Amino acid sequence: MSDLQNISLSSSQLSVGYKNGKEKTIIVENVNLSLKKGTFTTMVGINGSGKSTLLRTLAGLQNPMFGEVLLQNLPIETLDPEKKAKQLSVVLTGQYISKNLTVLELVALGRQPYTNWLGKLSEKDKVHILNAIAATELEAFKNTACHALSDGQFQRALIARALAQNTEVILLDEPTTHLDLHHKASIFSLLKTIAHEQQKIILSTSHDIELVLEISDEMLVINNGKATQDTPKNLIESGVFEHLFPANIIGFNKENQRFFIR
Ligand SMILES: Nc1ncnc2c1ncn2[C@@H]1O[C@H](COP(=O)(O)OP(=O)(O)OP(=O)(O)O)[C@@H](O)[C@H]1O
Repeated sequence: MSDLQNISLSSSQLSVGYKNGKEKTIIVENVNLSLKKGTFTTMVGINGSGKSTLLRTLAGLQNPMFGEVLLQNLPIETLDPEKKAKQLSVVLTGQYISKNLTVLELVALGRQPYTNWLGKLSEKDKVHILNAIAATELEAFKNTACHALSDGQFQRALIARALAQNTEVILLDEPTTHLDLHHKASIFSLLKTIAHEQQKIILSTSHDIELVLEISDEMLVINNGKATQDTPKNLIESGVFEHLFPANIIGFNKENQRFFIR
């Protein structure tokens, strides 16, 4: 398979931002990225650098200020919602979800794009739901209400819902907020395993740069309105992390891949 066929989500001269009346504000400009199958990519950048805005634009949830997002080589806004929901799923923090649902019920929502208008689950839907619950190691919590889950278990349930949706692309906005180091690492390892084993394209934003440097196949670094995509190794060598934070306050040690306070 050629590299081009292997790319399912890409952007061309993409600028993202927001509109206030007629006034456009661009936060990240000229993003030319390509996310490949079987690859776990993370997006990092300082607070307010535009990670969520870029992720939402890549998901087709908000319009580009300029340029375009292509899903399977088609402009994302031209896909009908039902078709798009079978190709791309999004896990957003702060999205309203009734926590009275059980894990099973929440994960079953991932099958909505496939069920008939009565919402009746087929045997195939049930297989996808149970597989997603198994992949996220939530079998023991299948019948537990979401309000009784820990933050880490609930994040896993949201990931399971996206897995049940059975899309090639999964985009996640800060899926490890409020989790401790062990649970952060376990969520990122899980996402990487899923990307590799199920040949999915997974992109997740994160504030844990040191951790995702160790785990990601590729990274997207947002800095001063520009996005750079490469492997962690190449990005470290390029010196991009030395300039991410004010250099007089925070430095980056290339040897041990750690930030330090001056
Ligand atoms: N609709 C909007 N109206 C006004 N400002 C906006 C809007 N959307 C985004 N912004 C601003 O754009 C900038 C980027 O926001 P965004 O949430 O994308 O950054 P982020 O990198 O995800 O931040 P964080 O790491 O803090 O979550 C911020 O300064 C934010 O206040």
